Amino acid sequence: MKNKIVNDGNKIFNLLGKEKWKYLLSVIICAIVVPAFELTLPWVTKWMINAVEIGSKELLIQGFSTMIIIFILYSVLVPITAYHFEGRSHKPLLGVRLNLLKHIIGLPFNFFSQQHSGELMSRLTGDIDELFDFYKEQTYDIISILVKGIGALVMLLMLDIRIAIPVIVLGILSALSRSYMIKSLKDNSDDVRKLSGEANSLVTDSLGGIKVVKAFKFEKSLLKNFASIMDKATRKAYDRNLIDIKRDVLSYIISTLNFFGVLCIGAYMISTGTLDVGSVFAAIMLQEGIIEMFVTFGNYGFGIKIQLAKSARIFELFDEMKEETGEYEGSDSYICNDELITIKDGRFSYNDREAILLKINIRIMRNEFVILEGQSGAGKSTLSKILTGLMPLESGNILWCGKVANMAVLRNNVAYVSQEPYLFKGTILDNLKIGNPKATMEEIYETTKKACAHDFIARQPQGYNTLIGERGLTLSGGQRQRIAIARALLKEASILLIDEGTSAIDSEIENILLDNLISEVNRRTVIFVAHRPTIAKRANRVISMGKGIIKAC
Ligand SMILES: Nc1ncnc2c1ncn2[C@@H]1O[C@H](COP(=O)(O)OP(=O)(O)OP(=O)(O)O)[C@@H](O)[C@H]1O
Repeated sequence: MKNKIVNDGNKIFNLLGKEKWKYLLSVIICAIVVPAFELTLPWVTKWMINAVEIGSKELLIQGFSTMIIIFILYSVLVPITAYHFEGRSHKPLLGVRLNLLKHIIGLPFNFFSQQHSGELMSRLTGDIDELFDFYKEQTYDIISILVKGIGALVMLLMLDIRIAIPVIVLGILSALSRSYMIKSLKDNSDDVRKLSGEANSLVTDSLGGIKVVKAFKFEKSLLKNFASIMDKATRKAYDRNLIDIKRDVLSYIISTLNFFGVLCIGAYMISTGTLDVGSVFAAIMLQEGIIEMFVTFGNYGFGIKIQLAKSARIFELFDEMKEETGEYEGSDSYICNDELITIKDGRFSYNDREAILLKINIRIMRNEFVILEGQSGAGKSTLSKILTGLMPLESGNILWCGKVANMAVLRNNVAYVSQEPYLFKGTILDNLKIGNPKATMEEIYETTKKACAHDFIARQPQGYNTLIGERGLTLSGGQRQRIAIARALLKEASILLIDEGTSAIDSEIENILLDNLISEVNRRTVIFVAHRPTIAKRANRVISMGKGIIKAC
């Protein structure tokens, strides 16, 4: 268990990457400077009180001057170290968030069909913010309070061991009182995190599906669900407060006992002449730091488990295996005759479920217009994603120009238009340039004309520079599909694969678009997933699928 805590603690700091040592150095310096100044105060207090007691003006002036020097140094050094530390602790957070997003984007395509985007958002934002608290506050607190506590303990032992012993005993009791109920705190914070993930998922669902929500008058039911999650979260917060209050009351009793204990022992020792007044004052000031150290130990020493549990959700994502796409060595490493893609005995199933593709054997030739047809659920989109290199085959081989192809090779050579094309928030031009960032405006106009998109784009308020909102929601479904086709055409890949990408386009425009795509066949192969027999009639070849197998080719 101890090893696990050390390993997980290491993992948290390793998330900082190259910034780790710079961050740790700045936190250590800052956490030493502040308590070091605070520790000088009991010592100067003792000095000045004793000076008054023995009536030494000279000692009093020396004590006073030391106090002023400490004050000036404190006022200058503490803000400088704090400023430096603040800056250092913000930078790594950005790095952690960026690395996590980079990792998430690199995960296999299938991972996203099993995860809710709201849940992922909650990890990228809420969980990382909590991690930031750990970097920024808890690490600093632990180090500074330990420095102050150990320093105070050494000073108190040097002052008088008889006062130090009860302080240590009460301190240990205080630490135990803080760590008491740590299990219920951990369970509570696990529950709160789960609820926050659920709430996030519900909000992203409600906003993403706002049309359905409104059309089906689903608002009430959604709000009821949301209120129920929030209600549970509020009750958990209330439970948490109750646990905190109990722990605080226990700590308060112990701190008060400690204060009065030191005062009584000190007063007794002054009365018996075994300790001077200054030392008793210093002991009263020092005991606070010692108790604080034990309390912190109780909070963080044991409470670190809570932090590790919070970070576990981030590590879970980092532990997800990235997809192995392999490398694309460039077109020169392939000698391509007519056969572009070949699948031999391809089999595929989603997450160990029943196989969707059973024993697929197909060949996709150069310069042909192929229709991929089949009943709904036959596996056309699944096969399209495999041909595009979004998912690997479970078994069998996929070849590009006769050579076994990895996913990177397919992604480079196939341009894909999905069933529900996704457009990004930004302008129409931004979205088109995803296909080819270097495309000139002439090339873009030529391509959008082929995709029957130029005319409606030109009619937009700012033409190609019109903002289209989140997911392109300011455009019609058919317009979005045409932009997606133009984006894929701009990629200049050897194969253009359109998975029912014209379903929202009226038949008149669809016919013109098909004519244009058929004339593209001189430059590239077009694979068109379609249900309509009118489209199939125009193809060079029809690949017919049924229940995971190729029925006719
Ligand atoms: N991410 C997924 N996880 C699990 N099963 C899936 C997933 N995506 C699709 N399926 C299943 O795979 C089967 C084939 O789906 P696919 O979308 O490939 O069919 P399709 O032929 O394109 O259908 P349609 O014509 O309706 O679009 C279906 O039974 C579907 O339920």
